[in-house]
Amino acid sequence: MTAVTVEASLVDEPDPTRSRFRSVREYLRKPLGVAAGVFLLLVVAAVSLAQVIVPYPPNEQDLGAALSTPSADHWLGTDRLGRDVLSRLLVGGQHSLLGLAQALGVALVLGVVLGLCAGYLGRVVDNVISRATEVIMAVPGIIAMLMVYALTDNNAAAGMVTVGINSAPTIVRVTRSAARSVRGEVFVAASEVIGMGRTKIMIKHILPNIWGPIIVNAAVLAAVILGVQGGLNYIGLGITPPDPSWGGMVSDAQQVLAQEPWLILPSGLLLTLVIMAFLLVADALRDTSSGNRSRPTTTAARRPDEPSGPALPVSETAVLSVRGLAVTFGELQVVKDVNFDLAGGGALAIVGESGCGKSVTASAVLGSLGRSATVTGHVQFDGVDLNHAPDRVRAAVRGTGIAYISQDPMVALDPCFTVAGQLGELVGRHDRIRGAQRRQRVLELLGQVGLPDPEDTARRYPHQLSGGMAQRVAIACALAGRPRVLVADEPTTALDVTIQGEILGLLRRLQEQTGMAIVLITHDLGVVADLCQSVAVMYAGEIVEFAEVQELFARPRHPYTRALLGANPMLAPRGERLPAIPGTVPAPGAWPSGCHFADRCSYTTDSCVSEAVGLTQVMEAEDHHVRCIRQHDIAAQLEGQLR
Ligand SMILES: Nc1ncnc2c1ncn2[C@@H]1O[C@H](COP(=O)(O)OP(=O)(O)OP(=O)(O)O)[C@@H](O)[C@H]1O
Repeated sequence: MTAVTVEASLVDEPDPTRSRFRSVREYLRKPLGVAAGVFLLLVVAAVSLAQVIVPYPPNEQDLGAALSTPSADHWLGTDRLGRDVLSRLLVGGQHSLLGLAQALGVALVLGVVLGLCAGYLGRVVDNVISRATEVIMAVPGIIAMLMVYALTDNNAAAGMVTVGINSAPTIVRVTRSAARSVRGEVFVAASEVIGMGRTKIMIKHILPNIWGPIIVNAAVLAAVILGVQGGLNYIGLGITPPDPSWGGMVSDAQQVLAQEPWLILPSGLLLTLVIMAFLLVADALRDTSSGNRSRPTTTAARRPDEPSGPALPVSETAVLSVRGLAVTFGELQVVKDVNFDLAGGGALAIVGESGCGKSVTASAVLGSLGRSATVTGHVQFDGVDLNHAPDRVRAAVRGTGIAYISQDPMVALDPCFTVAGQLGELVGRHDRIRGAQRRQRVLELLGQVGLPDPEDTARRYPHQLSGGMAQRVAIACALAGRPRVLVADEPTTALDVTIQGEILGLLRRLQEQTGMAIVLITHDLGVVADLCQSVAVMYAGEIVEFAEVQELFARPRHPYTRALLGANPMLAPRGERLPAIPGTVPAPGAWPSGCHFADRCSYTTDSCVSEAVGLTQVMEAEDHHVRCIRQHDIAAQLEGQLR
């Protein structure tokens, strides 16, 4: 299954440390990038201090000294009206850089906000924003700017805002695609599943992870905007003569090119160098931010479009009742007709080989499948059918009602934040406490999951945790909302054997202490007996047998359950060769028309493959159900053998 840890992530302090220091160190190793950055800083500093350091007022004319070349009085010479070029260059730089800041600011704010929404909020928002950006891109920029200058009496700020709007689509696209790649991250899914608001997720979890490509593109855009601005000023738009601007100074110099070619150099060269410096900075940033995350999408909580229908009768003692649950991706059905009850405070195992649909079932219960999935059926929790409930109801259940831990806790924890940050956010959200109280609860939770030094663990980042510690932290995150149900998806698979036992022991202890019910997804029937009271055996998208653990182990009715038990090293007789189940689980789309296990079953007859097989109750045991039309024959045959 895709590893999704609900009740993880969520944070309150940005990462000031390792990865950013590493990026800075990497940047400092690029001489061209460093030189360009230093040059830009010097230009900005000089331009900012222009009023203080310029030798002459920028518009002061001295016709007697017109068109002079560099001298002690005029370091960069004078223009055709005898104005000091250096003074005009520095003061003109203020106009140029202010305009750049205005245009870039507008492009970044618009681009990042819209890009985040398009990349994260779903298809409809994405379509609307994508169409809108296409429209903006289709409008010829120069015409829009000419119109704005005409309508605003050549207002420089209005022109640069227009340039910013015109440039925003570039940032929208970059942000959108980066956000799309991050929105499938498990820590984002985890935040969704606990019901964190979308705006908060975008700001706290998506944006910090996609700043790299945005900054790189902002640097490139700065160069482009400076070029455009230079062009506009060159033709007299924006900054009106006699006020200086870099583009305007190029234009002035061009008019006297034949008389004094030198004059083109200061403004032309400075504009070119500043543009080049922005491009070099972008290049260096691109190299250092190449490690920015960009992993494939996995999950995003989504409600199916299926119309709401009446739920089948559910058990009165069950905290969670699943009825007729089915999942399709496009045309491909991967899970069908899943029914089970989870008693309050009980533990249910879902077992089966890889690819049987265990994880998809769990994600469907949680409502954390991607938008490509259609989930039908009923997931009754606390009197509410979660599969048909409004988003706010589902959000309220997540974390406090149902929490989730996965097989890979590392990917569920946001790498940017410390354990204290992530857990503290959850505690604050659930208990509405702050400061020392919040910290106290964080330490209490870390202690509750058996971490020997909670203070030390709280200070660590996810990459500083071992697998077992990370899983304990993930469990602590899950416990923060005091959930009534914990879905644990193969919580020990990624851990070594000694730690596996510890984590299972911890789950058992927590279940006893807190009364929380557990759905344990596992391949391993051995751990089932240890922790669970009932068990659902899944095969090729269906539950093929459901019973109490003792009953299932004593009287397995489905040939697949028997084969699974027979192939389990913990349960097999000592000294005998372990029997393997021949063949493999058929992939969704290749299920046989009748019994899904027919191809691998030694009891198969023609009637097994002629029509779909339903789950029926085993006569002698009320809570024992099996999906096999030959269950009685098999039971009788085995009884005969035993006699
Ligand atoms: N997004 C998806 N699109 C299409 N098919 C999918 C998708 N996610 C899962 N599946 C398919 O659904 C089936 C069930 O997958 P699932 O992950 O639930 O199996 P599993 O029993 O949990 O296996 P494992 O123990 O290896 O995690 C698999 O055949 C898988 O390829």
